Amino acid sequence: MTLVSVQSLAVRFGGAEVLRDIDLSVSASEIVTIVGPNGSGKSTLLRAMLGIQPASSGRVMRKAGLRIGYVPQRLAIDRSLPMTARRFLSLPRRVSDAEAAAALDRCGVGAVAERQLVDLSGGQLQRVLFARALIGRPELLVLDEPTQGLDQPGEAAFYQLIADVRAETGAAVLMVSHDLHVVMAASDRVICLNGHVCCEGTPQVVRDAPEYRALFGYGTQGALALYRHDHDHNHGPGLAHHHDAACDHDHSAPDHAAKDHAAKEYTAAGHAGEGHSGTGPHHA
Ligand SMILES: Nc1ncnc2c1ncn2[C@@H]1O[C@H](COP(=O)(O)OP(=O)(O)OP(=O)(O)O)[C@@H](O)[C@H]1O
Repeated sequence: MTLVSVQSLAVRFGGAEVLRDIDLSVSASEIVTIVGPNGSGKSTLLRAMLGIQPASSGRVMRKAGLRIGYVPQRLAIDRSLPMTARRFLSLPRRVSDAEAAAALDRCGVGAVAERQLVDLSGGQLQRVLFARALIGRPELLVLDEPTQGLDQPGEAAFYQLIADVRAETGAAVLMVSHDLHVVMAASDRVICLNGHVCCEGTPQVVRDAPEYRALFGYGTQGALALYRHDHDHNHGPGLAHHHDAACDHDHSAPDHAAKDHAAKEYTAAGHAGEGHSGTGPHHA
């Protein structure tokens, strides 16, 4: 069952077209991850799919009555305002103590309920944000860089939490991530965005494809090589490819690298099926 989809979506800010020709849908229970360079429109696409950002053209469709949990890239409130984690969970809608405790416990942060948001570590705050998104039993979780600020073991644990919640609740997950080494392990489908959908496919097929090996393949270039594809290649089955002519960019340029991850390089071992044990990737 399709939960949310867009057809021929375009978004403009003033004269600047940030998104164009986007066709995308998310079905029940699937984990779809959007990757792409800074400024490629990832957050804008999420916001358009949520109905927060108006489309300039095209259609956005959501299942009637769809329950959505959203973790935005940036908090809309000032984190330094005095507010406990528990109280934050009651914004904007009051939730019962039992509901709040269950969500915090599920995310491994039950102990911080009465702590001030400002006193939480980055990892604790991300878990509190995720707990808030779980309130109301969402059918779709929309997560904009949910592991920002986390170290590598923290990232891996967070993705495990997302996968566990999906398994328990059946919620679909649509997320933006720069953590490419775990994206490949934790996603059903990966969408590469750069104003338009450059390519997409299942990570299993992508991982085994010669094209993937060439992109992620060998040596220290690792995951960042994803951003280097100039799209002069043919993708294997399961990896769709769009708009070749418009996608001759070189994502390896410094301004294309993720802001918090620009210096990261990953060895091939981090991608070759060992999962995300933390032994593969290293920081340059
Ligand atoms: N409200 C806005 N008004 C004008 N321009 C905007 C607005 N929101 C986003 N943009 C522009 O749209 C482009 C895409 O921004 P967006 O935040 O969607 O990219 P992103 O891929 O999520 O980037 P990042 O990886 O840095 O978070 C950027 O050039 C940004 O400056």
